[in-house]
Amino acid sequence: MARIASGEMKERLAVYFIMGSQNSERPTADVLKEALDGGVTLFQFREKGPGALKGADKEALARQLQRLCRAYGVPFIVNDDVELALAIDADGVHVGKDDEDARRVREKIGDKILGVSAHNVEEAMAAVEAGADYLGVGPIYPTSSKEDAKEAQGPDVLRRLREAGITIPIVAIGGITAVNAKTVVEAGADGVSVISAIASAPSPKAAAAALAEAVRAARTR
Ligand SMILES: C=C1C=NC(C(F)(F)F)=NC1=N
Ligand SMILES: [Mg+2]
Repeated sequence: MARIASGEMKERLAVYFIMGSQNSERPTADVLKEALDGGVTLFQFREKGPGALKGADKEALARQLQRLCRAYGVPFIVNDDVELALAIDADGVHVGKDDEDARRVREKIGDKILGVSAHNVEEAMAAVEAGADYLGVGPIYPTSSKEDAKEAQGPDVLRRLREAGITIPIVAIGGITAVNAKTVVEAGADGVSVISAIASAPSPKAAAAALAEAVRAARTR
């Protein structure tokens, strides 16, 4: 299998759902199924924070969610845990500054999808150098989903990256909803990633569909 093409990566980033067992009172697989029915285009398993599953329990949940994504033809990405991603043959990993070095991860995962977090032009350039297939940029707006999130940067950080000549696929993250998704795509993101906008919604299916529509509409400008 070769590295994912940039065009396909951009398409997959349209509505990137991220979730772990701690992001909903409901069974994780139930929420994910609704999100997949609503049209999310990429999924990241992010098992983190107080009460997060570990070891065999974490792997069992990962495999359950991976099977669900496979049934929908949606790639399955693992956050932080490169060893788990390799053990279950996930479609990719996402790493940030406090995880394993991106260059080292690229060596370990071969042609799997590699996502890297970036907060500014310098980090973005380094991530491209390391062989990232996409960048996660944010938090764009204040977020309730990440305890140690940095200061919200606003959509301008996306414009700054594009003006600096960063052409790699970019997904925006942090406090994104169907209301502000258009602004974020117009600022230069290829798609939006969300946790609570879908995981905490009364209807994750409706929330995913609304996000997909907002991104589609923003792209046709
Ligand atoms: C901290 C993160 C930043 N960005 C992303 C993604 F949206 F996937 F790019 N995922 C993370 N876990
Ligand atoms: Mg991380």
